[in-house]
Amino acid sequence: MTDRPLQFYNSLTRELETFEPLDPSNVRIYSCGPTVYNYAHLGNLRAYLFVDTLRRTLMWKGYGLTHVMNITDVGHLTSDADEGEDKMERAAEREQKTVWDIAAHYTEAFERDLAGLNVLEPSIWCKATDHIQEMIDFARDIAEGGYTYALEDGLYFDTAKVPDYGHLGRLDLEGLEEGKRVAGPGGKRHPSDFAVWRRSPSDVQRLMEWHSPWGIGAPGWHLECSVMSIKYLGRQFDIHTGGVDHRQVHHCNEIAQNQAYARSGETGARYWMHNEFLVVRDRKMAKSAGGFLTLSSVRDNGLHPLAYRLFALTAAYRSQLEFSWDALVAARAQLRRLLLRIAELKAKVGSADWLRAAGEAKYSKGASLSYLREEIEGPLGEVAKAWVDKLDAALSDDLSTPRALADLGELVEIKQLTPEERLRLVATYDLALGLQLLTLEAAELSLKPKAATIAEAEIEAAIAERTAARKAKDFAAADALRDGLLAKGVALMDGPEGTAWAWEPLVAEEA
Ligand SMILES: Nc1ncnc2c1ncn2[C@@H]1O[C@H](COP(=O)(O)OP(=O)(O)OP(=O)(O)O)[C@@H](O)[C@H]1O
Ligand SMILES: [Zn+2]
Repeated sequence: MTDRPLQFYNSLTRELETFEPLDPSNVRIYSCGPTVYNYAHLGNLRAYLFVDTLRRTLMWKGYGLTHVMNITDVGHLTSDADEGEDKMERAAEREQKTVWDIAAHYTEAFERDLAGLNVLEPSIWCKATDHIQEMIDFARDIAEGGYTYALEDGLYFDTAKVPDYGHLGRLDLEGLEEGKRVAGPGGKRHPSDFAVWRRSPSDVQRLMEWHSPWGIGAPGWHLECSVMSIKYLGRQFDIHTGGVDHRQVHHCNEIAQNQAYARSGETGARYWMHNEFLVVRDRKMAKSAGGFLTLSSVRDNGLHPLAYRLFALTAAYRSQLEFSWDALVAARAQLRRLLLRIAELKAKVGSADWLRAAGEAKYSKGASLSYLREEIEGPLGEVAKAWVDKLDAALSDDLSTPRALADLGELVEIKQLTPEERLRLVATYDLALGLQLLTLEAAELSLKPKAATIAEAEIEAAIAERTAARKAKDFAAADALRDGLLAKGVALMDGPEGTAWAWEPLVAEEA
């Protein structure tokens, strides 16, 4: 077993650090989950693909883990600061449904998206609205500790009361320095102070509200993640994840609350890890902006969700990744080539128990994969073992999936390795990459694009016409027929048994 130290970039120190868990048999991870007011877009899903790579890497390296992910169904305002409306209430009004129906619908859709991408389910899912009592208890505790103050519209956190507020985001704060006090809007003592509890206006009944010592109202968004992470993982845990936008506000505020609750400088998690954005023409993909693409739009264009997974893995999680349909089509082609090569290897190797490895990571959730790796990698010779070491080097280098993918593409072609060795290497690589390489068939990548309206009879007729044209050596006509089908989402494959066809992506939408 390889035991190179695992290096992670910690946003707290802005440095690569060697990962040292509090308890190697149970690495404790918290991820900010989705706000379930709309479908997740591909950028949001990139955040969860990053977490999945993190989890798989830890399990591959022999750690056991507990992964907690929340569902935000209250408290997240349209602006990450304390302005605007609650995203959930706004969606309920827009869709003329209850907040609960909105939450249930988009939570289910989110879970389906994760399953489609082969993302492992968290060990614990938790919903903000199931933890209101704990949030009140926590807020009371920090209020008693003197970290908050009350205003007309709720309870606010005084960011001057914790050491080094905003360190994570490297915030340049006016109003926190001695002698430079600047009040924030709405009577806040400092602009960076934030709502722990928001009181409903006395003449307005909100869709979701609860009684509290600070009046009837709703918890602030930041409160839920402090409360649920500490409840399920303890006051000190290992890793906290989120998109890089959370580094500036949400996570700074979570840390401030955690410190207040601990009455010390303890930040909660020891490693704070943030994924960079998926961008469309230099802009963050976001629900409010254009280019809001979902996993359904990927399918509608005839692309398999796992092509998006592979596309996401082609970039390191800390680099921005530019989305385009062309890039996604190229990722599909890369996955297809890999699957075709793997099919050849499988045909040579025949059936074997270790080939059933693919499901194990999935149903044993946070368990270490050490033993499974022994079974898969045990019989490998020295040359093959060097490829396991390469994977270890890539993953240990802050989860370098681009390197792991490049190595995988290379190793399946190496004649010096036996087919069985190559397939065993695919199996161990895929424990970390999660592309379902041992079970997915290349043919499954061909999905019918929504815009493909051509009838199968028409396809068969065009194929017959093309066969006749080829017989007559009219290659120009044959090529025109093939190109015509391709423009309608149909690809032709000529083989010894004649011409077969399959659906091809047909991109109907602009990115
Ligand atoms: N374009 C993006 N690329 C990568 N991660 C993203 C992107 N946009 C949001 N995220 C991350 O997705 C996760 C879920 O976000 P959430 O459900 O709160 O969406 P949101 O903030 O409402 O989305 P948006 O900002 O796009 O409207 C968070 O960790 C967030 O940082
Ligand atoms: Zn959060």
